[in-house]
Amino acid sequence: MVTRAPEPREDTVIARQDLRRVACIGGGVIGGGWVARFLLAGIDVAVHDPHPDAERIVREVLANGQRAYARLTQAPLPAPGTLTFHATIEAAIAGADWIQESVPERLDLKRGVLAAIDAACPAHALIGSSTSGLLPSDLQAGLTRPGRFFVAHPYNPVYLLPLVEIVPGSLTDPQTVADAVALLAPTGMKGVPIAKEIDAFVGDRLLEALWREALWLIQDDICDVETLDDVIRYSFGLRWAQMGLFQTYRIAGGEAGMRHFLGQFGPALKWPWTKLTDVVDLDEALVEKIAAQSDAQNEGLSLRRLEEIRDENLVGILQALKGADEGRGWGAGKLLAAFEGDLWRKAQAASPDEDDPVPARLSARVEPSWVDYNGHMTEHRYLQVFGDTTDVLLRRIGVDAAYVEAGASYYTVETHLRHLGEARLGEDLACRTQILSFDDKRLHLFHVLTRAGIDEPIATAEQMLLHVDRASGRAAAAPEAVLSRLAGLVERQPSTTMPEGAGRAVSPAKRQSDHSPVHEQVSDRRH
Ligand SMILES: NC(=O)C1=CN([C@@H]2O[C@H](COP(=O)(O)OP(=O)(O)OC[C@H]3O[C@@H](n4cnc5c(N)ncnc54)[C@H](O)[C@@H]3O)[C@@H](O)[C@H]2O)C=CC1
Ligand SMILES: C[N+](C)(C)CC(=O)CC(=O)[O-]
Repeated sequence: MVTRAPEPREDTVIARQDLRRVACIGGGVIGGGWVARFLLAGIDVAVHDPHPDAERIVREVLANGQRAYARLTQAPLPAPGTLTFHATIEAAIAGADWIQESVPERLDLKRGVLAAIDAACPAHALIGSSTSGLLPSDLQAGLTRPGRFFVAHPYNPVYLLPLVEIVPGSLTDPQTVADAVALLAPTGMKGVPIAKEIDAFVGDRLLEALWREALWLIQDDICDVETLDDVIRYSFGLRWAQMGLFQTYRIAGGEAGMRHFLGQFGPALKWPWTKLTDVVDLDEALVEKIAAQSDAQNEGLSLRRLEEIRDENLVGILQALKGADEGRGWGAGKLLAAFEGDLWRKAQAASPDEDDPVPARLSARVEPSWVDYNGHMTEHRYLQVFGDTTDVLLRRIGVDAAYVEAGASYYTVETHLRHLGEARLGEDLACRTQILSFDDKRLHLFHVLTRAGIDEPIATAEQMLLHVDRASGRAAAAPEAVLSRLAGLVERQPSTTMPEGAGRAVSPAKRQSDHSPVHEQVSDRRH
């Protein structure tokens, strides 16, 4: 006799592999950040927030998120989801797979909002709360489907910081926690389940301890807010982005490691260094003192400018971490690499550029870290853009991550790069590729870099690549599938003639008068 597994009840069906529609209830600092995170992952988002300026605020946070993503990654982001605003909770949550509550931190208000969500939400939907400290068991009490409720506590800015503490209450179904972690992954987020519920969870417990102590240091005139921030950002703040507390202290224990560290510094915890259990009296005088010092610290910096600087710094840190550990990525950078890998795989599966007759195209923007002391894009970034464009072509002919993993790849063996103009900070660039020739081992390319929408070249690169067996490091014939894709691209590419500048060598310098203006020397070298 064949026994069939029981059909899952409707309210225990795992939501979906990927989220399609999310409802954000509350669109302030955190709700707006969630909106950006979900929309930029291609998910439709419906918002309900009674604030008269809610739509403007959400769209401003979204614009910040778009600006940050344009700098964060070259991977093909999906088309953003559709953003809609709704007058009622019921309208916003209709058809939602995930409902994220981000209303102000008041138990009574949150419970009222969650009751309204619970009464009308689709049976399969997960319900997350952004609360930074309220207990999930207190929030889920009284819900008709408490098993699908949990705390999903993010960090500001939600569109860039990947962590979400997933905290179940006593009535949360364990499957809900697993679903939440899985559903967040394609948005580039890391859902971290917290084993036991506790007020303020893990992150805010740590932050509050630090903040409490910081307020005492200001109150007691030990330092001002600028000094305190300097102490963090010039020292352990830099460490924390990449190794946290315990890994950092393990290293600080020297060769004897954590045991030695605990033995040496553990007893110091009994010295009265901190005032952690005392709460400073945030009276008018202290509030005024902190606010005045903070105003002085940030003179001339608007909130939006501070957000931009914060986002650019975070993007830089994430990108640095992506290249760490010999390119395998580290911490949040490893997660970014996985997110990008996923985006590339999805883009390949969808093959949106299949009809483009140009063999490869890439868009890029000149980032602050790309600009040198001459105020324009520095040399190696040109090679990066051309290399990334080559990668677009390689993926198009099937030389993708799986192909490389299987043991073969194309290696660049020669590049001739010509600088014909200057690319400046913030400019949008476009690179396109012509295949000059290929055979079973060689691939000869010509890239042209322009400003987006303008035809005049800023630079060109001619490259020769060899198909290589990675184990032996030697040239090897590419398989027929790759060669026939190349042939198809060559047949359809718009340009069939040798482009201007192809086949050029670097001309030897002619002796110049010491007084020749530089631009004359440069233009002379071009011809
Ligand atoms: N601001 C932060 O750094 C973080 C905040 N959180 C948590 O996120 C939640 C929201 O905080 P913020 O975004 O900072 O507050 P916020 O004040 O910026 O935004 C709250 C939004 O909720 C809206 N709202 C009020 N009543 C509503 C209702 N009945 N239905 C729908 N929307 C309603 C308000 O109009 C406002 O736009 C809180 O639980 C907070 O603890 C979590 C992580 C970080
Ligand atoms: C201040 N806060 C408690 C609301 C902060 C958080 O919850 C997390 C964060 O982004 O720091």
